[in-house]
Amino acid sequence: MPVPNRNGLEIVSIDVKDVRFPTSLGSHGSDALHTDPNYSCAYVTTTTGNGKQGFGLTFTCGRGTEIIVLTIRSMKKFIIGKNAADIFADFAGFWRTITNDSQMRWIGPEKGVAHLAAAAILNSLWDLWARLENKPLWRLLVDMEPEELVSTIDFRYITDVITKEEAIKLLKDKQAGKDERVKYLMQHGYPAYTTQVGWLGYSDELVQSLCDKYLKLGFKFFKVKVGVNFEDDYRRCSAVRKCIGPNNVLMVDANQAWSVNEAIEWMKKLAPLKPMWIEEPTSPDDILGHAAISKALAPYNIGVATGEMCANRVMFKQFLQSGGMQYCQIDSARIGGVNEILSVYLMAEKLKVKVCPHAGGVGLCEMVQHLQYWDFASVSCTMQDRLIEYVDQQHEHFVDPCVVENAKYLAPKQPGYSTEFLPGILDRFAYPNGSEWRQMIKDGIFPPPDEAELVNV
Ligand SMILES: C[C@H](O)[C@@H](O)[C@@H](O)[C@H](O)C(=O)O
Ligand SMILES: [Mg+2]
Repeated sequence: MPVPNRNGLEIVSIDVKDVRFPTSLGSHGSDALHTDPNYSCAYVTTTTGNGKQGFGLTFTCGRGTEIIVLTIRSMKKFIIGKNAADIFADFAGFWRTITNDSQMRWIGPEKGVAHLAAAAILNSLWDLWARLENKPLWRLLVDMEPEELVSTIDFRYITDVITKEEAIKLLKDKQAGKDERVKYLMQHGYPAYTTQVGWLGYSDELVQSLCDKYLKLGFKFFKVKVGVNFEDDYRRCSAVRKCIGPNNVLMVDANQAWSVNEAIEWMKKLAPLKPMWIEEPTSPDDILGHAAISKALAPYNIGVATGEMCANRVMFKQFLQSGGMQYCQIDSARIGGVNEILSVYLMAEKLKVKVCPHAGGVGLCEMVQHLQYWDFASVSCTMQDRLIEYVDQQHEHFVDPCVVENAKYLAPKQPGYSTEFLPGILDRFAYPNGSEWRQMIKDGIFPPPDEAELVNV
């Protein structure tokens, strides 16, 4: 087990900040239901006695981040004083402690704000572990023995689809050729698609110019937001189809806008534009609704993609079992952090559903690349019909930003999970007291925070 020496690894502090970026000013990230997102995060710094640090975050759209921050503060008591080496030696046990405290689980369990808070903490611990091993997270995962990797996962509620023993066997069966796949990743990277061309609040002119831009950058897959007005959708998607031509791929994303029947009717009418998938057509909780939509749209060659707001591994299990998703979109800042996401990859592989991670949001591109690299090296071992989402936002604020060239994510090389902000970012963007926010509030661009939002102060 790559468990570091315990000396100095007692966790002495967990710091958490509400960090927000004013993306709503340019309608970046806007969709049918999230019309004015300010890309934000609850940002956790975990520090050990000998001064080692891990950074983790969970993504939000602005308002409400303060609630996650408070929940993380309430969870500190489960971590402070524990030794990081002990946590890694029984990570699944620790995962259960933090996600299933006998009293706190009432405000989850394993869903919503409580799970977002747990994810930020768990992600910071994985970042710490990878740094202690001096490896990027994907290499830590790839280099673990199957037994070690599987020991980080809580299998409660999923053994009807995959047991610990089956997971170990699955990983063992995929060991052959791993070194070549790692080499391939290092040389070629991993294919990406872009969502940057089609945020719902963008003008037709901007959509057009961004299509041209991303085509020139080598992208072949383009995702466009839909779901408010059919005529607008048809016009925008036709323009994108015209720009990218018949051989590139269009995907559409409704961000939960429709009821089940409405989704089917709307998509039948968009079918002539040949979208490869409809993402989040309806409520993220409606597993059978997604299965019905999948069935109805299969004759049109339109798959259903979902997962960015899926609550936990249990719901993923049912989506995968029921035929409710043809593209499984794990989200690195949701469900219970890396530990639980690993279990979703393993179930998806067992049930032969493709994983195409969600990455629209602060730090998500930085994180998911590690997970998908692991998938290629150790789990599905293929890139066939698999892509990582790419959104060109906030990368400049990270110490180790993702690098996408010629529509490929290049291999992350620095130790950790690529989640550390550059020095100065908190001083500028912590909400509401960072210098940028103070200025924007003073200038009347944003209203002052209310009492509940003062958690950073
Ligand atoms: C509010 C966000 O930008 C979402 O629109 C975004 O995550 C989106 O669903 C996506 O798939 O990238
Ligand atoms: Mg989406």
